[in-house]
Amino acid sequence: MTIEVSKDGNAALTIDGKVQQSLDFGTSGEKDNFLSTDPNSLLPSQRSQVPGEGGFLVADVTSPHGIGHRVVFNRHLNVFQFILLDGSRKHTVTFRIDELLCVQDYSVKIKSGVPILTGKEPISTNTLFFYFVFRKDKKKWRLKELPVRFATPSERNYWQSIITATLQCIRQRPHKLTIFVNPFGGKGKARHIYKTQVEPFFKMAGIRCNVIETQRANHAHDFVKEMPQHEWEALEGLVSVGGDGLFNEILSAAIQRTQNEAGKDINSPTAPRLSTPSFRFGIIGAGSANSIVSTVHETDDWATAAVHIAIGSECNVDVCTVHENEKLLRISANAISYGWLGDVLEDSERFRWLGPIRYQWSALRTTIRHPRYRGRVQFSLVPKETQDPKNSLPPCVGECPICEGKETAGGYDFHWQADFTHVICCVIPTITPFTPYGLAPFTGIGDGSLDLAMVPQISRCHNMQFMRKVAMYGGKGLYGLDRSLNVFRVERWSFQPNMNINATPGVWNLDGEILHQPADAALHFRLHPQLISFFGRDVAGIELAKRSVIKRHRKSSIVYK
Ligand SMILES: Nc1ncnc2c1ncn2[C@@H]1O[C@H](COP(=O)(O)OP(=O)(O)OP(=O)(O)O)[C@@H](O)[C@H]1O
Repeated sequence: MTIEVSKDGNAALTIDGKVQQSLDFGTSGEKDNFLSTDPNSLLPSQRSQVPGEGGFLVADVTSPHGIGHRVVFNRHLNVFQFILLDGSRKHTVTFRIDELLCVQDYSVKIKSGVPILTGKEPISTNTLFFYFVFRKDKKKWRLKELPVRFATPSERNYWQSIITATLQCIRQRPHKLTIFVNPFGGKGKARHIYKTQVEPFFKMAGIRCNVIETQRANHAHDFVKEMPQHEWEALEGLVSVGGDGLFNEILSAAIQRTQNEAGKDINSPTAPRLSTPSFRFGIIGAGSANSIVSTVHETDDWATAAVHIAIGSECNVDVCTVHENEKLLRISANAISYGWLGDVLEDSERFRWLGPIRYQWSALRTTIRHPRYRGRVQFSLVPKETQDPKNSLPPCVGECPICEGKETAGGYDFHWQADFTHVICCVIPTITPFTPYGLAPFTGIGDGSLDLAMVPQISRCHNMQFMRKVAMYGGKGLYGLDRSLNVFRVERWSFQPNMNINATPGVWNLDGEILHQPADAALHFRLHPQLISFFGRDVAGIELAKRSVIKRHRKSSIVYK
């Protein structure tokens, strides 16, 4: 089937050379609008990211209310244009193919933008149902239906097959996913969340899902590490339905296996660049903190995360490896902190039975205890950091072996020995229920830098104020209020506790999990810029479409739906 557009603006719809329908494009100016191959004819927000194959599909259709429309599938630009033909005025709405989840010959019930599949939906004879995803508000994404009635069933079927084939060829769209569900994560609702808020999107997008319910801690980790080779090589995406802990298991296993197979030494903190896994990662936030998913999507909304996985959104995320000498200890894609925050996490583990309130309880207990940790932080800046630590860092406290020339700097450019209340490193901005505006002042999701904040020992009261301000204004806001904060953008850093002063070496809070600091060794942290690809949209690139001013004069259920 082809659409032939003649010079005088008329087009004919043909199947196998037989003319099915003649289309009148009116004035040639209108024709140019709808059949343009120039991306500049569209607003930036209407331009598809998917390269087109060329050609047009054009059909005159009706809405469910019998109002005439023309639908144009511009395969040069990979956009759909729905044009209201009401005789007096013509209005158009444009959708990109990237926003199209699927087309179906049956309607699906949609409740609050989330599909509800019963499996008993009746097939329609002439109608094609377009399911577009859209940004409902600043943060949440939802699904909407656009029913279009064609003149004949064969025309409808033809459109459906062409569009479905085009969708299947989009490189970003996953066809098969391996999904881990932690039935005990968060409030224990992960299974229900997956069934009701996530699976319907994947089913509609035609994604085949291998769903594994984790039976124990480290189940997902072992599964990924021991997956048969042919399955590993065919992987398109690993999705965790749980909290940050479950995601970290999957991430660690996948990165380690990728390096093993590529012959890279992940244990060395100075090894050359690591290999990027060939598949993407996704999270449905069904844990208690859901920090990573909240940071990537700015919300832990389940449907939003499911939408981005289903349409194959893609963003690259930085990862940090943690080493003790030449041994890899952990992998982090979120936040690493030592001092007060580490102690709060360790203490809170003893009060799990209290539920989420345990964090406030442990924060109170730790504040009363008022720990201080002497140690030495060493770091190297990323090239884009303009602040010189030598100008802002106070002198080292106590006997510093580097200042005294007894030890070398070990490859780091700067060091500071002090009594700390906090040493916090953010790999990504780190949005949590306690830091809704993000913990990090500068770093992005995949900007190739770690934010390293060093807070020397402060009083109990000052610490409470500090935590309150971080919660109220975020790291960025706090830095705006207090420029004396020791925050630097770094690519590598290390921490060595001073055991002459500290009775115990303290613990790390690594992505919400505890990591013990060895008494006699430094931990080294190394950034791997954009090491993984994530099912998440680069939020900076998306503008909310302005609402149509003519919405008040609603004439069409398609164009103004
Ligand atoms: N079936 C299971 N039984 C016990 N533990 C499990 C099971 N499945 C996974 N786990 C472990 O539970 C830990 C925590 O799970 P998860 O991260 O999903 O939830 P959470 O702790 O409530 O959320 P968050 O990490 O966001 O605070 C994971 O590190 C994982 O190893």
